[in-house]
Amino acid sequence: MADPIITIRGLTNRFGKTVVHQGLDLDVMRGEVLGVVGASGSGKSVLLRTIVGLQQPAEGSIDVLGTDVLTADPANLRIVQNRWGVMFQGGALFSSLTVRENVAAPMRERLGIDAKTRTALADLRIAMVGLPASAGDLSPSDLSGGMRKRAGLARALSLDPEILFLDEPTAGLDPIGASEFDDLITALQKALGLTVFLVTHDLDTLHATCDRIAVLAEKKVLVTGTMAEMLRVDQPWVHAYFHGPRAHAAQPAAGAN
Ligand SMILES: Nc1ncnc2c1ncn2[C@@H]1O[C@H](COP(=O)(O)OP(=O)(O)OP(=O)(O)O)[C@@H](O)[C@H]1O
Repeated sequence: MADPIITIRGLTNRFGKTVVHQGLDLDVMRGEVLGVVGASGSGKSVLLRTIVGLQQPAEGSIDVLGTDVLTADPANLRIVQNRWGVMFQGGALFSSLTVRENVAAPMRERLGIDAKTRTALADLRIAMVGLPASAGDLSPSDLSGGMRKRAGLARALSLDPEILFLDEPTAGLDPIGASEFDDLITALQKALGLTVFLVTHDLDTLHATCDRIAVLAEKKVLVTGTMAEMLRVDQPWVHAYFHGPRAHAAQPAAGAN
């Protein structure tokens, strides 16, 4: 696990006078599930969006899979972009396309894969995330919230990525659905050897899926470590988060890890 797959150095993000990140450093190791936590507004989503190129930072460097994604030429950037998948909150599916078409869309747009192969590969992804085969013909609006999340995950897996970015994957799911989704992420991560960058508020998800946790506070990654290490961090927000009433509710799972 000593091999960084993402290396971020000196990252600064600003919106007008609001400084979200200042001199942020972070390494994500190959094959790990890294949970990114922090108070609301601490910049978790902005960090994810910056890594995948949806947000241009003011300063800093971001190396993903050996490519500096902030300075790479468009051809090289496309190659590295094809090696990751992103699942946004709510799934971010195209409402005018079926689930199968949504999952196949990156294959058409990015790799020019023919229609028959796209269909076969999309159906495979749909099965991998535990959706019934019949879901492929449905519109995203016909799906329950949990199924829509799975469809969003299937699309993130469209190009058989090495890195999976997940933005609050269990938000809005009931506890059983959330726990099933945690299990799915863990199973897929192991089966596919994925590196997972997971933004979450969900303490159960942190316990169930994450090898390491990175805490965003004070405009940077304040601390990284295992759940056991987080429990020993003597910083007010980190202590309150990992020792608060909700943390205690999630605690038995920690004991099992
Ligand atoms: N496009 C934007 N324009 C201006 N400000 C923005 C923009 N995107 C994010 N921000 C600001 O950046 C800060 C960090 O936002 P971000 O969504 O990353 O927080 P977060 O940690 O993911 O929060 P939450 O846990 O509530 O989702 C917030 O103050 C937000 O208002």
